[in-house]
Amino acid sequence: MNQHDQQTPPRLPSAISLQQAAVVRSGRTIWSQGSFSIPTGSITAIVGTNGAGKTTLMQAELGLLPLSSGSISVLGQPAGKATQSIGYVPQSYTTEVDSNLSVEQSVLLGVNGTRFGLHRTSKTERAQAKQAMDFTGISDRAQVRLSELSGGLRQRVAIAQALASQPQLLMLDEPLANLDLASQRESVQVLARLNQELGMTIQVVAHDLNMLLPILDGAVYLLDGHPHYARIGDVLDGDLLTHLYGTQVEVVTTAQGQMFISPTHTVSQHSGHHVEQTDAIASSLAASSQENR
Ligand SMILES: Nc1ncnc2c1ncn2[C@@H]1O[C@H](COP(=O)(O)OP(=O)(O)OP(=O)(O)O)[C@@H](O)[C@H]1O
Repeated sequence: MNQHDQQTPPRLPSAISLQQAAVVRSGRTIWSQGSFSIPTGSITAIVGTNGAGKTTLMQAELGLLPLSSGSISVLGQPAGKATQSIGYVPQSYTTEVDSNLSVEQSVLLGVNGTRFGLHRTSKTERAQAKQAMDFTGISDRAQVRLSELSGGLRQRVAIAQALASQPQLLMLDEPLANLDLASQRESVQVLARLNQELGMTIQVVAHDLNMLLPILDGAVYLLDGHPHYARIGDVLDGDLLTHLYGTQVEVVTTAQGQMFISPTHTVSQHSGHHVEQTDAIASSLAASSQENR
């Protein structure tokens, strides 16, 4: 993809900014007092327990949910106004998508929003879809139906669809859920390249931070009913994570300097297969991240 050929607006210091934001759903405050800024060009995780309001936060940023108080600005505009510049991969994409569509048709939805318009799509639109498929490594499957793809490849189609409109900001809701280790790594590497090569700002909801750690700049954590933003080094704190997840969590520094979060009841720092396994994953990811960065 070549975003630099386009007339891009000047970069804002903050891609997303909340001021005293709160959301009420069905009469219940989901979270409140959200005041933070996410830097342009960063990769940020949104973390918190089930039901803490991670998806709600993304929906509010997208302007799909009204705030009960405060404000959110995204790419310098009020939430919901910059949708043309945002790519969104919802949590349910892989289960809800029409599996009769071909990969190319699905990706074209991200360009022109219609599954029936294949013959009416312009050369430029098809070129955009092709670039998105090239970037996510699925061009060779352009004519394959989604029903014939593995979950990992479908996830890459979902990312390609979100990329097809050449967004400045990419939001993904649990993109690694239900993927095997190799597919998770591939998805993480795609995100790293989007950030490094295209300067894309990325926000990603994740339950398990481990896979994403090598590429994260920061995290929004939903703690005690309030969203907070911090740089990733400050989030990787055993006490904070233990409070956040409501279960004992520790941060492990591997030989490569890569940090890892592990429930202490399953992991011992001194012995145990589990530590060796996670170390191996962390170091190989760190290596691939270094190659990419
Ligand atoms: N359409 C809705 N109407 C009313 N309440 C809702 C709706 N969708 C979600 N909620 C509630 O809002 C709260 C936050 O939900 P949300 O899906 O944002 O949490 P989450 O952190 O993304 O959870 P998970 O990790 O389980 O995906 C939950 O208590 C949920 O029950």
